[in-house]
Amino acid sequence: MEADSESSMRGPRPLGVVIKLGTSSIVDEKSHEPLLSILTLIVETAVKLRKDGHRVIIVSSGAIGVGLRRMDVEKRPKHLSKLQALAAIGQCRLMSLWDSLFNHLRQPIAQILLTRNDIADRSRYLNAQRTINELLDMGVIPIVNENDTLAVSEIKFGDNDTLSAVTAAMVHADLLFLMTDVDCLYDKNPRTNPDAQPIEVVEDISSLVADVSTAGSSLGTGGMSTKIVAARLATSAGVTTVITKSSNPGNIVNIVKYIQSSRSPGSPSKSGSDSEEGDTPEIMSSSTSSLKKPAIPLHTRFLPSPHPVRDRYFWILHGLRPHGTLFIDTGCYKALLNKAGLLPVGVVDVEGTFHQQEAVRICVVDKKHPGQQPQEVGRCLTNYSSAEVSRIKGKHTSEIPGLLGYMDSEYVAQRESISFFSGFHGGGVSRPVTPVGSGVNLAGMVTPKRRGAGTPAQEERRLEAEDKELEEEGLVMRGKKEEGQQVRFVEEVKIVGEEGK
Ligand SMILES: Nc1ncnc2c1ncn2[C@@H]1O[C@H](COP(=O)(O)OP(=O)(O)O)[C@@H](O)[C@H]1O
Ligand SMILES: N[C@@H](CCC(=O)OP(=O)(O)O)C(=O)O
Repeated sequence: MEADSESSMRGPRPLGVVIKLGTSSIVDEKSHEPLLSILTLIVETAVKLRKDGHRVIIVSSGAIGVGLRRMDVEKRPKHLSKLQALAAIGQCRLMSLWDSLFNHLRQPIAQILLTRNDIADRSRYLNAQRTINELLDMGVIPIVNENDTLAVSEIKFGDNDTLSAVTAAMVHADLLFLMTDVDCLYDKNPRTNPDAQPIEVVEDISSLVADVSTAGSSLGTGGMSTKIVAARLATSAGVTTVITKSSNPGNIVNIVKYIQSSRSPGSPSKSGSDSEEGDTPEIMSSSTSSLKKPAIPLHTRFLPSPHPVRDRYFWILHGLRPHGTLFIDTGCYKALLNKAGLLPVGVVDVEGTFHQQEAVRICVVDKKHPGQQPQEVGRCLTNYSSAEVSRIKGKHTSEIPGLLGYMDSEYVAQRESISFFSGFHGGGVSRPVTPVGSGVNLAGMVTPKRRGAGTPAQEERRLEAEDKELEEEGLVMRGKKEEGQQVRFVEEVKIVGEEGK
């Protein structure tokens, strides 16, 4: 998400900003009438950000809500086909509403409708990325929603919070605003708990404790829990994520300015890096701290991971549904952390049925502690099917031709096709590994179509070349973080109320 170069000459670096509006911000919960004042203010805000040189994407829910009003349906139906029909009716009205409002300010917009399938297929993912970046280059504001009419449950994002996080990660945005009907994340639902305390800065999402178990508005699908999942996903990709109230969109401009000023050289910051903007004199930065004197509007800000996972590595972790599990020993794990590919000799066991180039979980088995549960540390794309891995597991590479009658690759997975959760890496991994708990991945996402042509290695090279091309074309906001980074281990997020689900 490359910001306007002209403006970057003038002042602080412009930012890539994704604004997600939930149904509760777009239509009235009871009457389903569009909340015109909020929409107008959002339009003014987005145009203001554009004029300041920022690149703006809106992720807009509301198709079903607008469809309800259009057809005078009182309650959100439960049947999928009815919801899909209402979404089809509502989406075009929603877009015409956005278009007419933006048109008053001569701001062109574009509609992008996505399903998980589009993300799971690597070339479609890259095409979506290219198109969105092209639109941003043209000064257009893309308006993204889930393609509800086509998306059946297994290819559904299900909530636009997740969709907005994936979109923000895809385009390397700096900021994701999750606009909703509450000021910020509280330690419990403020609708039912008047004593709920605001949580203003979340430095480390793994230490966040908040009760998000209660549902939100009657039209919204996600509630607060999907916003936390979205924040976890986006921050793992280096995107600062903000939860704030949609009825005062002017907050967005103030928060962007605040973050921009704390990122600019010379501004107070903990480490001098551009991703640590929480430790300024005005703000007490801890997982659950409150502002004494708020210098900026009330909001919750989730700080980005210092070791972001982007591009192909993000896609391997969060774009694909795993089809099985490879259990590896600790020696193999150490080798992977030292940049090695996954050799069959390190595989202890295999579970599930998968084909070549499908995504699988990587779980480490500690043979010294047989009682210990294997731990999922990452995901990879395999060069061999589950049946093939079953035959070559624990064996030396030289034995592969004898066991299979052929050898497509000496590796079960190439190093470039392995991406780690909860990261640590041994300093040699070419790109940082992810510090994301396993609960964050987009469960239910479908795998890409298997490519008939080319060996895994050829396919690998083709995809890498595509990524490189994108970067060279300047279609992404920032370069990848490179070698030699330390990645610390991050535990599973504890969200009160999610246990046992
Ligand atoms: N810990 C919490 N902090 C803030 N809001 C919460 C919390 N737990 C539940 N909620 C509910 O989440 C709602 C926002 O979610 P939702 O209605 O799905 O919004 P949207 O339609 O904007 O996505 C709030 O109105 C609030 O009632
Ligand atoms: N895609 C759906 C919205 C789904 C959704 O996530 O809604 P919300 O929880 O209100 O952000 C629609 O346009 O109605």
